[in-house]
Amino acid sequence: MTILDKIIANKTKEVETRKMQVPISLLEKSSFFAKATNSLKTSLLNPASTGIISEFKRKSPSKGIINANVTVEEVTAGYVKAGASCLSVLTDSDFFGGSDEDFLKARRTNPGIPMLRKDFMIDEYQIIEAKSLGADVILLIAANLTPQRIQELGRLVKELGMETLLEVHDEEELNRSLCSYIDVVGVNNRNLKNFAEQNVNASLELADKIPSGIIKISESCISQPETIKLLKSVGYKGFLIGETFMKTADPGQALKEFIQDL
Ligand SMILES: O=C(O)c1ccccc1NCC(=O)[C@H](O)[C@H](O)COP(=O)(O)O
Repeated sequence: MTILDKIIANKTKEVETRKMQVPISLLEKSSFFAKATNSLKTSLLNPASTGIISEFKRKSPSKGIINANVTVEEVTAGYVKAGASCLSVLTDSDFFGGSDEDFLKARRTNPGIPMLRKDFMIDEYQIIEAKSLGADVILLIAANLTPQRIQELGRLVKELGMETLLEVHDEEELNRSLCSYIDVVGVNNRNLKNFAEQNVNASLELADKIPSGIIKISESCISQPETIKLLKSVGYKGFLIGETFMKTADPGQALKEFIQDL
């Protein structure tokens, strides 16, 4: 069983429990259903955008504890002040130490920036839940979803006014998963089944395989500004970075210094 299999098995149980605890009718009472979302696509297409999608990430299956000494409010406010184009906040608790409360705190602290609810989405319930938390962008991971589920979940994301980031790791996942509901394609450099890579080769290999009209993001294993320059040169507009900033005492300051070298 891979780590991704374990995460998905755990998530399946978690979602069934949540459905019994909080009905959809209650989620739909959230004021966020009446609010406009912040577009990731618009943010990344802005010529002044840094393209950095900064992640709040306390721990991970591959690295263990990354930072247990910071608050989500201070980190995300620091990211925005430093020039992030989007925030990513993990809401999975068991494997990443995140929570819906983290997401809500980040949302209330930073109302005007696109926010990705970073979790393992398998069910319509989670999409509605994300909307109720004020999310703008939903992650759909090709490695754990059939093409049909990607279409079904992507359709709901669109109906609720949010955007879908499709995450792939190789050409096969890309070809089988792309559909009209995808707004942005992210190439995850980290192989979620074995954590083998510590480089951005997956992004470099897939750069010219992703249709030219689709905005491309490179995700994970980015630690140097020079890597961003390389990825930009092959067409990437967005860069999802967690650990590099989160492992420092002041992640916002770390982003500020990183951007100075871009
Ligand atoms: O980060 C992990 O160890 C991990 C393990 C299993 C599934 C997903 C995982 N990470 C999710 C992510 O997408 C990353 O948090 C994100 O791309 C940022 O990566 P990094 O900059 O390398 O922290």
